[in-house]
Amino acid sequence: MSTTPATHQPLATSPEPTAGPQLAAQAHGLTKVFGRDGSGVTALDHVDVGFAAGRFTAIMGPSGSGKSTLMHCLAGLERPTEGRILIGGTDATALSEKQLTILRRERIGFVFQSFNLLPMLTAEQNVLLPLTLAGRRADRDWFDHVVGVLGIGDRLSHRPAELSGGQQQRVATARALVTRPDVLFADEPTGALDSRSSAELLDFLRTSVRELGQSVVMVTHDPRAASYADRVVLLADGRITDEIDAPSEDSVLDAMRRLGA
Ligand SMILES: Nc1ncnc2c1ncn2[C@@H]1O[C@H](COP(=O)(O)OP(=O)(O)OP(=O)(O)O)[C@@H](O)[C@H]1O
Repeated sequence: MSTTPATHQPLATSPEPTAGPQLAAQAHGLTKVFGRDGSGVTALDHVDVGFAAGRFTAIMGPSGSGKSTLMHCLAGLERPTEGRILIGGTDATALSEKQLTILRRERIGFVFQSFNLLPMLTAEQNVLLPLTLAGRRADRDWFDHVVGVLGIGDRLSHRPAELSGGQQQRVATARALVTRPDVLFADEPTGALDSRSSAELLDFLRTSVRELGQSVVMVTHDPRAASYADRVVLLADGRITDEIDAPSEDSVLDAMRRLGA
């Protein structure tokens, strides 16, 4: 993780008016340069983007366009070089490392391509881990609901090695949702799954938005995965170049072709 100090303005002195729908996450003038002395790679170049609460947004773009960097900055895993990130109404770029850790733990959920489950813990212990670490009790009704919708109720006593890839990813998704985060970030969550497990996970993500009011932001290379989203944001060379509302697989493919991807 980068420890580069962020250039930021405290939210208290510069609130950004946000008209329209409530936003779960926003980037303002977000720039990320890797390396030093101006000779580094500009992964993000003054990106302004908002992700509506209660919506499912996909981020797409050619390899190296900055998708993962955008998601890592939004999720507080990477400090921006310049610009601001807001999670709900909180300016994440104005927080200390300790405050950022608490924000990540309590208000942000992550799902990665590699499931990142702890092998010695059961599925249930993995799901409850963020609450255990925070010293918080589980809301049993919510836990049962998430586990039920994800269809892992009969796998809770198993360890990750005893689960299929699809089941492991559903455990990782339940872990990301158990804290009821303001926003769930998913970086290529179906990258390691077969097509059936992918469809099941994407269905669940869409259900969690429609029925649980969750806000989801997902990076994907796959136009079919992106077609599950309400909106697709396209990146090229570290800039937002296009977006599609109510995407279909074909409209996403066309947009990707226009980008030369
Ligand atoms: N830690 C790093 N150090 C140096 N350069 C980096 C680092 N992380 C990313 N980059 C560079 O930043 C640019 C954007 O990378 P990023 O991983 O965000 O792209 P991406 O769109 O997610 O790519 P992919 O689809 O291939 O995963 C690339 O040129 C990449 O090489």
